[in-house]
Amino acid sequence: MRVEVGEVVFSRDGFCLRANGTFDEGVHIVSGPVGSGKSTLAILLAGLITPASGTVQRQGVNSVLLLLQFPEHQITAPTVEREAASWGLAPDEVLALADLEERADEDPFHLSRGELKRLTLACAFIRDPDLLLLDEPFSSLDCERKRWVCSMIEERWSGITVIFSHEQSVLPRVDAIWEMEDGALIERGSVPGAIPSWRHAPAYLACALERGARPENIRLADAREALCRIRD
Ligand SMILES: Nc1ncnc2c1ncn2[C@@H]1O[C@H](COP(=O)(O)OP(=O)(O)OP(=O)(O)O)[C@@H](O)[C@H]1O
Repeated sequence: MRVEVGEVVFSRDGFCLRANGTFDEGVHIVSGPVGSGKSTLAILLAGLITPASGTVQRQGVNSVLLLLQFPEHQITAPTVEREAASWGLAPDEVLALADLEERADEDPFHLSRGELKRLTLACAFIRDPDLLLLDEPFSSLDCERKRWVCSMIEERWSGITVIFSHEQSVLPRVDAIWEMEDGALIERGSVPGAIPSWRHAPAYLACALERGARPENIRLADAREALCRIRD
């Protein structure tokens, strides 16, 4: 299973995205500053827009799901319960995972954005598609829920997960790092080898690297453990 991006060029209103590379099975993070093109790349990988040139080819991928940055853009039903059902899922299972059992009959737009995010994330994780594209999955969530998202990502046993995010505090274990810089997709490579070249790495990782530590992954716990190892 893989997604091959071949010399893609996509232009819109003065913004130009260029991307090339292969997303293999595993967890990928695409980081980069606000406006660098992460959401545009997510939409391209989902096949919702077509590049001016180049190709996005999915091999062995039978199901694709793009979770949008703003959860309210993904809501189509008049109640929380019916929204879960509209994803083809058992509402009880979704509401339990999202911790929203008491809100089943409410208008989804009466939920806070964080609660709405939990709802769409729960739907996405239960659907468990081959290709899961998560656009800013940590936004609007508190630290406890960000950790929940990390554990759900890490618990996916197969498939391709691509996280598009500028999150700098709570991150999951990943297999590969990519960066968007002014519309250009840059492949940093596999973890842990790619960590030292990660330009937009969280401060805790940069700090660990400066002290000579070599974290095995990108989580805060990995940076701490690497620092402990050099103190031994
Ligand atoms: N629908 C649109 N029409 C015109 N320009 C757009 C549209 N959506 C995004 N852009 C522009 O395309 C560029 C890339 O935007 P994109 O949303 O992909 O960046 P991003 O890295 O995801 O940003 P953020 O971190 O804020 O979500 C930006 O300059 C943005 O202003």
